[in-house]
Amino acid sequence: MPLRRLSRRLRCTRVAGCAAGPTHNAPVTTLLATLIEASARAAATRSRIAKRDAIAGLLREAEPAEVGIAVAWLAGETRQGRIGVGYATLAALRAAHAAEPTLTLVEVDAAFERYASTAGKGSAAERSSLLRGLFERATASEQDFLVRLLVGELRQGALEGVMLDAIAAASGVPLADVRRAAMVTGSVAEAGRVAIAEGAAGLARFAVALHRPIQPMLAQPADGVADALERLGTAAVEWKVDGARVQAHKTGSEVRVYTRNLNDVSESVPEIVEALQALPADELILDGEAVALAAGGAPQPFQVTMRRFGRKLDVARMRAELPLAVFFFDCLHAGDVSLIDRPARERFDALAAAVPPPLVVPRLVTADVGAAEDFYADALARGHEGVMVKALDGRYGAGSRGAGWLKVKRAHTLDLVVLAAEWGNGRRRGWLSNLHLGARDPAGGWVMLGKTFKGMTDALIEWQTHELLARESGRSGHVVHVRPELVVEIAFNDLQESPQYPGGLALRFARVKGYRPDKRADEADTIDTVRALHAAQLARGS
Ligand SMILES: Nc1ncnc2c1ncn2[C@@H]1O[C@H](COP(=O)(O)OP(=O)(O)OP(=O)(O)O)[C@@H](O)[C@H]1O
Repeated sequence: MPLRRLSRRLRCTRVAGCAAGPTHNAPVTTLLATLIEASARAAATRSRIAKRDAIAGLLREAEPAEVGIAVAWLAGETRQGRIGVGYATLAALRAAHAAEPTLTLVEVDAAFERYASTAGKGSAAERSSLLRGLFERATASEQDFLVRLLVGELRQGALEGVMLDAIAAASGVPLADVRRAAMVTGSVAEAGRVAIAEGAAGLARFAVALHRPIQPMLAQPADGVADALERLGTAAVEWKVDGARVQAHKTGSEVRVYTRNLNDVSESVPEIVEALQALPADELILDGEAVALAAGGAPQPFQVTMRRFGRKLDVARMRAELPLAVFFFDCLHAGDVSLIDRPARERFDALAAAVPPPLVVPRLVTADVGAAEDFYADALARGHEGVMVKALDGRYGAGSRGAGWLKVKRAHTLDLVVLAAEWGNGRRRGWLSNLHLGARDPAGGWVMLGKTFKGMTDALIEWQTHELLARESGRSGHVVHVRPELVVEIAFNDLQESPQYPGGLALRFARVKGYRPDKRADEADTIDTVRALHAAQLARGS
């Protein structure tokens, strides 16, 4: 019997059971097996429409209470965040399995919830019996799915676009409304739940709101200033400051500052809070970059700036040692007006009206390549990473890598994910050293691009050994495979064609610039970006 029909049948049985007894008071019965089947159908096709339809079919079938669970799992995440159960523990649970699928989404989610909230003395036994109970009731393919979900192997931010389409299709709500809700709540699962349960009227409550951070807009790479201006015409050219993204919300003297991942770091950055409190504007949402400056005013390296973030103790001492400067470059809300749908030039005007020049990033509006090149050279000479070139008529594409923001940097760098690491030799014996690096495949999974053990200090090697071992998912010979979670910034000279690597491309002279604790793996650079860089390299004849 097809699983979908089985799921309907179970639902009826449960509803009947519901009337008979007090134990089931909600008919929430989509089977885990149904979700696995839909997920497999979505993965098996390259057609975006077929992917959307596979997911939309499941969401239509699901009860409102199940939609948030289904969306989260299809994106490879649990609703409880990282549950922290190791691969070895899970592998040991796979001895016995059920013959028939009976597990429902709600039951499994409830088990995760209990697991995540069981802590403290004696919790280990309780946790392991919870998992054992769950695994004994799962079929072999369900066990396989659960393991991959729990160790993070299914995580695929790339599905987000398809998921939004599927939610729109399943709920009949316009795609733009679903996207807006996902961006404002920072959660596609939450947008899906509300769209399906309450429709467009429910989503209307997700207007941009003060003190509720929204996903920041991100940039695409350009192959130089000339390339960027050719693509955008007259554009704003700004310093690309290599610090930490900050989104500041102000209502009167109440100021909160959020990171790129929407964490509230207000306590760690009092100088930014004070600078905004001093402004006369009553309501503001600003987007910018904070950076620690050295005595002469040159920017400190990214890793140094990061020492100020997430720090709750000793803030006063750190502030004296490593004062932060902030450069705002966008204004998303001013007075009672939301500006995210307004063209960039209007947002720049609102920024200039609300914030004094020292707090605004230096910017040149031009179509002239020579003038833009001079501005770029000056930014580099001052120690900045490069420039951002921005379309003047672009909207603020929250949460997306918009074509209206192009970044131009001197060195080629990519943010890649560590897939595995090899035990070192000689001085590095006993430490994990040579990293296997992968780019994100938008269709799911990772494409290995090379290895490197260069550019790392002893302290970094020690740190990464601990972090990687904590993410171990298996071993082969001297290679430790890890869950693809850590993002590392890699500098390299160029890309070469290589039949040895799965994407046909390999990095030349790759070296580690530093880890990117502020980025999740689903924000790492994609293989498409790497291919575009390679194509640009070929076009330059290098
Ligand atoms: N003037 C600016 N306008 C926009 N973003 C800026 C600016 N200066 C610095 N930035 C930073 O650059 C980032 C945009 O580049 P991108 O979207 O590629 O993120 P990223 O991957 O962190 O960039 P990178 O790794 O190249 O620093 C922003 O998130 C922001 O932190």
